[in-house]
Amino acid sequence: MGIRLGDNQYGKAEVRLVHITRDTPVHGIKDINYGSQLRGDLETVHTEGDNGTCLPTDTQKNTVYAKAKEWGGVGAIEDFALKMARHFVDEHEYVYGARQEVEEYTWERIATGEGPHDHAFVRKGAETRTAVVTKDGDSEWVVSGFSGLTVLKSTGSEFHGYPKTKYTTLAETDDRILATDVTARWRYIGTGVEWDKTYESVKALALEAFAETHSLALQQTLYAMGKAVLEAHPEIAEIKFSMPNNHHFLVDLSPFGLDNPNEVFFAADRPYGLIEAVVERDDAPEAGRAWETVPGFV
Ligand SMILES: O=c1[nH]c(=O)c2[nH]c(=O)[nH]c2[nH]1
Repeated sequence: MGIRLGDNQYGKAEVRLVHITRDTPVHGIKDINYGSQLRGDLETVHTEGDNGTCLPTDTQKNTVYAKAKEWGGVGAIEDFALKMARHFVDEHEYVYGARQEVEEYTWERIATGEGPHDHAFVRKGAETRTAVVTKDGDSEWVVSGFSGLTVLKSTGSEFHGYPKTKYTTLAETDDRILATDVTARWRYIGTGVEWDKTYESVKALALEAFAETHSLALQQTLYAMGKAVLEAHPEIAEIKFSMPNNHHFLVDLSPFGLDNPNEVFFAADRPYGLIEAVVERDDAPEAGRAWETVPGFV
């Protein structure tokens, strides 16, 4: 009985790359999840552990980041994947074929009073709208909210001045990407509310505050978002936010002789900071049973 190696391919899956075009104050964003799979002269890699023809998956990942810089961005994902496939096959005689897969997450500019924002974006696609109604005898409470409102600022965010301990490695920064998926829930005072209109307004106010706040901490941005909502809506007693800090790490391209002035980022998915707070009116009526069984909040 003979045993042989069948079809095979290998590579790096889910290379999360965010490219910011920042030649002018009006930034552009390209956000992709890239998968590189190569086929080639891989028989003895499998049968003998001879890696002489095994372009490491780590190199494939680095190549994706480096090419995004060298090519001045990602462009159409079809073009990017084609050029990557050709690069891998043309440059390495032991690579015969490539399967390159790209998912693109699309963003649009946050609308503000002065028009579309230069460097603040919201992920395309609807957030999930939520409502929890509680009734106890004659008392009624309505808590509305949303989750999955994903936003990003490509500049206008700093983080420094925090205490340092012997375990601190985080570098202070005066220019970073700030990104989060906003979950919010707010408690109404009373029930005579134009629900749809108010929902849209709360969302717009939160988005505009995210865009317009020059952020020194995600906590500060959260507070500004809540304050904007409460100032415009006296019928809302309090608003609670849960906001992950979706870290974007600058990719070190210096080993490849490339600079990276805040253009090419690795979008990490975990671990992430998690920032949660309530912004409330100091004269708000008691919450009663409004928050009972509403999960996951401070
Ligand atoms: O906006 C931030 N708030 C934090 O509390 C924090 N902690 C951290 O490591 N990075 C950040 N960023």
